[in-house]
Amino acid sequence: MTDHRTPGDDTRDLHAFIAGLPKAELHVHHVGSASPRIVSALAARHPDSKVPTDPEALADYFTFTDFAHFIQVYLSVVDLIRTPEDVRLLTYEVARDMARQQVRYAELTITPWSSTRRGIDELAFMDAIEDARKAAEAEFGVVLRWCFDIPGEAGLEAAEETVRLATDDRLRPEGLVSFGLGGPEIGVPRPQFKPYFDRAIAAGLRSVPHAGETTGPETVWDALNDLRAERIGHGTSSARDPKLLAHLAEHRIALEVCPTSNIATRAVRTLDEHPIKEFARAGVPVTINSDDPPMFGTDLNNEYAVAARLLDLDELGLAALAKNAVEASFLDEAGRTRLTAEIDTYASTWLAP
Ligand SMILES: O=C(O)c1cccc(C(=O)CC[C@H]2O[C@@H](n3cnc4c(=O)[nH]cnc43)[C@H](O)[C@@H]2O)c1
Ligand SMILES: [Zn+2]
Repeated sequence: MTDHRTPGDDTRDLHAFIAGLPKAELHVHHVGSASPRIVSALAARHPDSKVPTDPEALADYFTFTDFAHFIQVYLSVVDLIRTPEDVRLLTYEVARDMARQQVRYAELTITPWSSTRRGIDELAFMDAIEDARKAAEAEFGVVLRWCFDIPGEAGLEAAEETVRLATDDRLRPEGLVSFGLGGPEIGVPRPQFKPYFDRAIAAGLRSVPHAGETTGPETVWDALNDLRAERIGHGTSSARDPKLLAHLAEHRIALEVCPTSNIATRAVRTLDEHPIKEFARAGVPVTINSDDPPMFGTDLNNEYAVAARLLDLDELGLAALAKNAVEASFLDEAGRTRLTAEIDTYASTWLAP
């Protein structure tokens, strides 16, 4: 193998390394993963939609003034998904895009309530995601698992419906592994969702709420204490609380860090001000994720490149980051061992003289 470490070539080399690195993604939203290609396909099915299909106009449309604006635009894309066939197409095509980035495993956050309240039959919805999951694994080699999240701002009725969809034996899809909480945090206290998380956890689901994305570290404490979070979506404001950082590090509670998302929604001002360095310095397990990649003009490979710059990582550092995601995933033990070994083999082959 050639020496990829030619002086002056470092950045290009790292990008090539990242492009081929086998990866797991733990924080990525279903509808938020609809690329311009997928949006166009859905819009062609529903020409009355107000979502632009031309990539340039779409880039403009996906420029957000704040988090509330982001959610408003997000819901206009949700409105494009109207039939079980739309659900299947979205899921299958998202997996195709993941495979192109060497994503081997992804936990995709789905908000089933948003689809069932728009009239999609609940059983047909579950069949559509499961059918796409099986096809994605067979055809693209991407293993998908689901996290069903409560859209917090929609209140307790949506929470009740989400936990029902996640725990009813006649509906619960085979690929479902976790239970989450998304949407705006301001004015949506986490503790009110405790009974719903208790039920989901009792049914064997893992707890992965968003917290500390747009509110302070107290929200992360609430997610840990009331919702029994095993990982935290974003957790950005944890950096403001040294005791919290120590707790996350001690209990190996991973943060699902999504750097570009935090800039796009204006949760963080600039990438250089992103607290990822503080997380790493405190020993908190950091995982790298893309959240809603096309909406934020990014993809998982770019997020790894951003992390490499912010954390000053070389190839082995990047491989360690990829392994953090595997370790923090809800993949079974055999799958974790296999994917970790694949990452190690890839890195050692790349670095071999
Ligand atoms: O579907 C509806 O009609 C509806 C009505 C009221 C409120 C909501 C929501 O709050 C939906 C939020 C939606 O946003 C997703 N999402 C995507 N990225 C993020 C993120 O970075 N932080 C929080 N939420 C995010 C989330 O999964 C929900 O689907 C919906
Ligand atoms: Zn998210």
